[in-house]
Order: sequence, then C-alpha cells, then structure tokens
Amino acid sequence: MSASTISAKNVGKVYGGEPPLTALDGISLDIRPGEFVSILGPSGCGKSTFLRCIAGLEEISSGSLKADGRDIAGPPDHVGMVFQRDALLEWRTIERNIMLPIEFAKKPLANYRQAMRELLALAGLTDFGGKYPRQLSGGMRQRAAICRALIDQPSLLLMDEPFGALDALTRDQMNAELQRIWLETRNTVVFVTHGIAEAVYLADRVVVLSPRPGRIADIIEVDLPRPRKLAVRETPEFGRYTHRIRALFHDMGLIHEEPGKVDEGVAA
Ligand SMILES: Nc1ncnc2c1ncn2[C@@H]1O[C@H](COP(=O)(O)OP(=O)(O)OP(=O)(O)O)[C@@H](O)[C@H]1O
Repeated sequence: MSASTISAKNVGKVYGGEPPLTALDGISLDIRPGEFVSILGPSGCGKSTFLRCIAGLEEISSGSLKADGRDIAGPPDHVGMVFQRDALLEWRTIERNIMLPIEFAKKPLANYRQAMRELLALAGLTDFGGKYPRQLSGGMRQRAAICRALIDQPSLLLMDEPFGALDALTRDQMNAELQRIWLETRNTVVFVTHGIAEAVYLADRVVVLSPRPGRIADIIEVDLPRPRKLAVRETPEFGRYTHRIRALFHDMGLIHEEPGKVDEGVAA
C-alpha cells in the first residue's frame, strides 16, 4: 500500500457569514508518507476544519494545500475517513458496510472479498461479518468503520475524533488496536483528538493548535519505540511529552490548576 504526503503552506480558512469567522490561520505543515500525525487542540480551534480541507470537503481560503504534490480540489482518490460517529448503515451487515466504498466506486466486489476477510481478522471481527451494526458494541462498530475506511487501500487515512464517543477503557483498547492495524498498513494517518495521552500514544508527531483561529502552537516529535504498549503511558518518558503539552495549554490559558475551574475542551 502506498502512503500519501500532505503539504500545507500558510493555509487559512475563513467561513463566510456576518461577521466572517477565521477558523485557520497560517497553517504550514508537511506530513511524510507513512507518518502518523495527531492534531490536538481545544474545542472549536479548527481541527475538523483542517481535516475536512485535507479531505477536499472544504475549500481553503488562502495558502496552498497539496496531497502527493497536487492541489487538493475535491475529495482525492485513496482517502479513507473515520468520524466520531461510526456512520454504519444499520440495515446492512458488517461485511456489506465494509464493502460500501467498493460499491460506490463501482469496482468488482469479488476482487475485495479476500481483503475484507483480512481486515476483519486484523480488527478482531472475523465472526461478526454477517452481523448487523446493532449486534456489535461501540468499540466493535468503530473497528468496523475503520475496516470500511481501509478496504480500498487508502494511502491517506483521516480520523476525526474516532474514539470520542467511547468509554475510557474501550478507548484505550481502540488506541492499541489502531496502532496495531496501522503498523500493518503503514498508510499516512491524520488523527484529530482532544485527548493529550491519546495524541502522544499514537503519533509520530503531535501538532498542537491554538484556540481559534487555529494556528500551530507547537509540533512535538514523539520518539517512543513501536509497537507501544498501553503501559508506556505510565513511563517518565511519556510523562515528559504530556507534561510539555499540558504546559502549552496552560500557557494558552486553557488549563487552570485552581480547584473549581474546569479544563476547557482538553482531556487528559
Ligand atoms: N460550515 C461552517 N460554517 C461556519 N462556521 C463553521 C463551519 N464549520 C465550523 N465552523 C466554525 O469554525 C470553527 C472551527 O470549527 P471546527 O469544527 O473545525 O473545530 P474543532 O477544533 O474540530 O472543534 P471540536 O473539537 O469541538 O470538534 C468553530 O468556531 C466553528 O463554529
């Protein structure tokens, strides 16, 4: 499977309206092929907007944004997307949900049956291909959504808070599973999250955005060996990364240590 490069130069996004709203300002970022990048920032800072621009679902207002050297104009080929809500179709079996992108692309389903079986196995869903979404737990549904995003071998996987709706334990497990799947596929991943630990655990680099308008506040290289066990999160090395990010949020006025104050949209 090939892996995409993304090149953002001075990307700005202004939503029209009265008054217009600047969601992104001066975002410059080069994402390497096969890199796993987490985009972390407070609620409303433009994370989803940036992801939607990369997906070609939203037009940028200024700057340049390229995938594999070409300007992004409309959804590029070979992009898989996973959202917070799994968006599985309840009336289709898991297998038929996973095959949806193949049907949309009018490609022969038979050519993808083997790939589907492999993905189901990779996601621990071998026995669930014939079930309906309602027969699966939240974590299993999200794993099926990931299989669907991967079935057409995307070179770029875009994930918008894919585990945000899951309970903490399931979310931990999904983090480990996603890492395992990605180590097999090695496509480029852009992963949007509010969770500091999740961002660090998964990423090669964590891109921290400031409150709106979203600007890059810092980019943190995560130099922890892979595969990473979940227990890595209890090590001092891991703590140094999360501490640095928390300090950044503190400096931006987003985390208040005094009792009684609530952290704004940023989870541990
Ligand atoms: N289609 C739109 N039209 C106008 N404004 C929009 C649109 N989509 C997003 N916005 C605004 O742009 C800003 C950034 O939104 P965005 O959803 O990208 O933030 P986010 O960081 O992903 O937030 P969250 O973490 O809460 O999902 C917000 O102020 C939002 O209200």
